[in-house]
Amino acid sequence: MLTMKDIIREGNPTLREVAAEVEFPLSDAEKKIGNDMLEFLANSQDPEKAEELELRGGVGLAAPQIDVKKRMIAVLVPSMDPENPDVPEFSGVLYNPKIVSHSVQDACLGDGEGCLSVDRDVPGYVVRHARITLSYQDETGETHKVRLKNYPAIVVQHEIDHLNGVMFYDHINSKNPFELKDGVLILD
Ligand SMILES: CC(C)(C)[C@H](NC(=O)Nc1cc(F)cc(F)c1)C(=O)N(CC(=O)NO)CC1CCCC1
Ligand SMILES: [Zn+2]
Repeated sequence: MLTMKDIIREGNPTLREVAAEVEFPLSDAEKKIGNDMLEFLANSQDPEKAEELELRGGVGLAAPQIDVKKRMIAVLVPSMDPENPDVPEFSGVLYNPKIVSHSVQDACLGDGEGCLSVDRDVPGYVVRHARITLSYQDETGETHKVRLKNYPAIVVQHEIDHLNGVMFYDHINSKNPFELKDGVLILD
């Protein structure tokens, strides 16, 4: 079971490398890594387990963050709908994820971003695509194509960045971290 000690932190060169495509059929090890990453997120969002295992509440994790240089990510975006609190907004282990198209409009989180691999606050708007069309393979190798917007779209873009050695603060305007062009959607 993964815990925070398995997550590499900034300074580790792996976070700045480009991860390799995953070949199908997956090895049992690759399937286990994917399941372990999703389990980590679920544990991190369970108050008891998060406290017991000292986990930061995570919504996404990319394999390079556990020092595995493969193009696989796990996402677990909790429901924002109090009517259906137990149905995640977007959840799964995505292999070879790829943004195949995106909106002209950009978006950012009003509170900026953090990262499980970054143990410090880096203030500033992280401008991303507001909506994306995402292609990925599931663990059987079947290709899926989904359109995402709002928070799930931000999470997936943050995780795909990790597969390309990009950190969230690379997107922050160093001269004026809170500068925004017209038309950028601020998500709260
Ligand atoms: C860095 C950290 C603050 C831990 C961030 N967590 C987060 O946003 N918490 C959260 C949000 C919820 F809506 C429900 C919940 F249960 C917990 C996170 O997991 N990530 C993922 C990461 O570091 N991946 O590499 C950072 C986010 C910043 C924008 C998208 C992902
Ligand atoms: Zn991150």
